[in-house]
Amino acid sequence: MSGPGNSTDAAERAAALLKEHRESIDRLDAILVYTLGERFKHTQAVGRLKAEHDLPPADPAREAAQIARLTELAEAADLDPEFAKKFLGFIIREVIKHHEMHKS
Ligand SMILES: O=C(O)C(=O)C[C@]1(C(=O)O)C=C[C@@H](O)C=C1
Repeated sequence: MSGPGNSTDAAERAAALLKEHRESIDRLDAILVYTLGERFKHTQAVGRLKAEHDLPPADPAREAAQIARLTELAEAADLDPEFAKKFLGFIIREVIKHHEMHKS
């Protein structure tokens, strides 16, 4: 059937679905922020250790292993592996900046 009544129903259903998706997105964004906060606590501790023991801020071999692992995880999670790689690279660049600040 068609008519104005029906299209209003469809619009209401779409609005309800949109609201549900946005609630899930907000919940997942909160998980991302808390997870990143937790990750940065560990990397800050690593930065202090590296500074105390005069270790270089970046560890390319460790990064290569992380990228390989994340690529597999991304494939299993249906996430674009290239995006996962860029995202990890973005975070690691920020971590290295923090490590460099610990050094001085
Ligand atoms: O594991 C380390 O050595 C870190 O300093 C942490 C970290 C990361 O954020 O995961 C950051 C910089 C390194 O190049 C590799 C990994």
